[in-house]
Amino acid sequence: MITAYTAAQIRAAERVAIDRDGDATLMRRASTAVASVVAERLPHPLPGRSAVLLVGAGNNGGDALWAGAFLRRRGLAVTALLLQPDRAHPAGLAALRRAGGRVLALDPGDPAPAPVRALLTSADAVIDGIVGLAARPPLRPGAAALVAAANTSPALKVAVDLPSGIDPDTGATGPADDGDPVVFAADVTVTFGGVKTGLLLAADAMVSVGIGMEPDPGPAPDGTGSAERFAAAAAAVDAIALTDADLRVLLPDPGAGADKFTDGLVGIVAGSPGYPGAAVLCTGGAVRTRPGMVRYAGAQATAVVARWPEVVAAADPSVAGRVQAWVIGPGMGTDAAAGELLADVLRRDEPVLVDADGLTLLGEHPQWLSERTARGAVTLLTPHDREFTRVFPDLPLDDRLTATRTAARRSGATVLLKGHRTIVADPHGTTVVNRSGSSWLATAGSGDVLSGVIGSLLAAGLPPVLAAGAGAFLHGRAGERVHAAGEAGAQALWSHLRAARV
Ligand SMILES: NC(=O)C1=CN([C@@H]2O[C@H](COP(=O)(O)OP(=O)(O)OC[C@H]3O[C@@H](n4cnc5c(N)ncnc54)[C@H](OP(=O)(O)O)[C@@H]3O)[C@@H](O)[C@H]2O)[C@@H](O)CC1
Ligand SMILES: Nc1ncnc2c1ncn2[C@@H]1O[C@H](COP(=O)(O)OP(=O)(O)O)[C@@H](O)[C@H]1O
Ligand SMILES: [K+]
Repeated sequence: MITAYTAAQIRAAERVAIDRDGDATLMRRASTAVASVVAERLPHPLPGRSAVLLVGAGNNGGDALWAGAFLRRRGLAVTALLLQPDRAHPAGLAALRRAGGRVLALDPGDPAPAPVRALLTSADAVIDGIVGLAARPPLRPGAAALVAAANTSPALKVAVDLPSGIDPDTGATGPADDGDPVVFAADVTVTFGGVKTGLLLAADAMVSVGIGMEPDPGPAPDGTGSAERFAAAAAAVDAIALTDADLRVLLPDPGAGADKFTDGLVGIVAGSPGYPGAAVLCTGGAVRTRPGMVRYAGAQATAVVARWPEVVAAADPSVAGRVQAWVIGPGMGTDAAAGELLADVLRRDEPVLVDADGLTLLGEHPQWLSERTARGAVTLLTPHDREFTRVFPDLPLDDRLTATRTAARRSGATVLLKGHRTIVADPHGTTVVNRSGSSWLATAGSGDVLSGVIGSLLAAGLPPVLAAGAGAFLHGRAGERVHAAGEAGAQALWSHLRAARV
């Protein structure tokens, strides 16, 4: 499990560490780590290579200056570009100068003239120390112009603590109506004192370095497969991201005494004459996620059983037999009959995952959800952006994390917002960010497979936030394998779901 923290949580740990060790010690540890990452990733020998530092007025700039001093001692030519020359970190600046680094004061009105752009283009490494923990997006115009110029450089791009331009708490990059937000395009981010939640969303490669100011990670999951312990560990921090090892803990193989009923059955209500494929795709997601048994209840029973003969099919939920969780919505249509079906399933006590057309209907009938919440029934919503907006029209998506958390808190449902980084939040604020996946998942029907996967895990009794998080992780890993195998299309996911559990 990767645990992540708010800026305030990191700051609290930082205060304790500064009192104990002094801020110069912490900065030395942080900047040594940045220099090491740069040195490891550049082609050797290092003498003759060059690094450019983007330096803001805070301690983030101080880290970059000290890292530059260390790199200079290893033979690199180092140039610091100062956005606010009179406020650059004095000790860091002195250290760089002592080491023989070059310093350029930028013109605030035109921070990236042709010579600066040429320097950036020819550098082997660019180190972003413009802003870190203290900043909120969007970047101010001078910083944005410098970052935009740096982003065009082919150099190795290393962000200090955070890529400048993202919100540490949410990964947001600024209001949507502000035009294209500028963010440092880091190849790798070296972060200190714990991963910030915004990084889970907005940074790809990360190196998290302990510098003696780590927040308390809370109770660790004990590796016994207890989902409750796992959920408690997730609830104790601001957000988590799951790993392959977590999946092994959360989705154990069936025990020797298992039978097809042991771990819960999922019932699937999906598909319609207009969208028969959604039923087959969704059911396939469930069949390939766990052994046991899958029930299908809907208009496409013939098509489903033709592709999945192991599925027990019925014409509708009232005659389907017992299940431990329902999935309803993919391709079911939005007419009156579909609405009645949804209302009927939502009246049941088992956990219900609502997806796709089911969400569109829910947007028109919000009371169906509030009635479930009021009587304590578990609901999981899995919208993409447009579906999210139908159900929660007043929640802007320029900050996806806050939107998802607000939706969950307000509705009493667990909400999974799909995207490049899928976010799951439950009504109590426990948050899982999914970091597996491939843009090859952006294909019609891949969400139908996802709801089948998650429904299967919900029926197995995982808490909704972990069923959704583990399902998104597994689906993402399967998507990566589809891509690596040179395959395409949503049904290609089926054959990779089993092997995606490594
Ligand atoms: N304390 C320690 O011992 C340790 C700290 N560490 C390091 O310190 C970092 C935190 O440093 P920090 O608190 O100095 O703030 P930081 O992130 O550099 O930003 C402040 C500057 O940003 C500016 N600015 C703000 N918003 C902006 C915007 N939108 N667009 C553009 N600029 C904007 C703001 O300008 P101002 O408002 O003052 O005019 C000010 O100049 C942390 O991330 C880690 O790297 C580590 O070394 C470990 C030990
Ligand atoms: N650019 C992307 N990178 C990674 N995953 C993506 C990307 N775009 C979409 N996905 C994933 O693909 C799936 C698409 O689901 P959805 O939009 O519901 O598709 P459909 O309705 O066609 O089934 C989701 O799991 C989503 O997270
Ligand atoms: K930075």
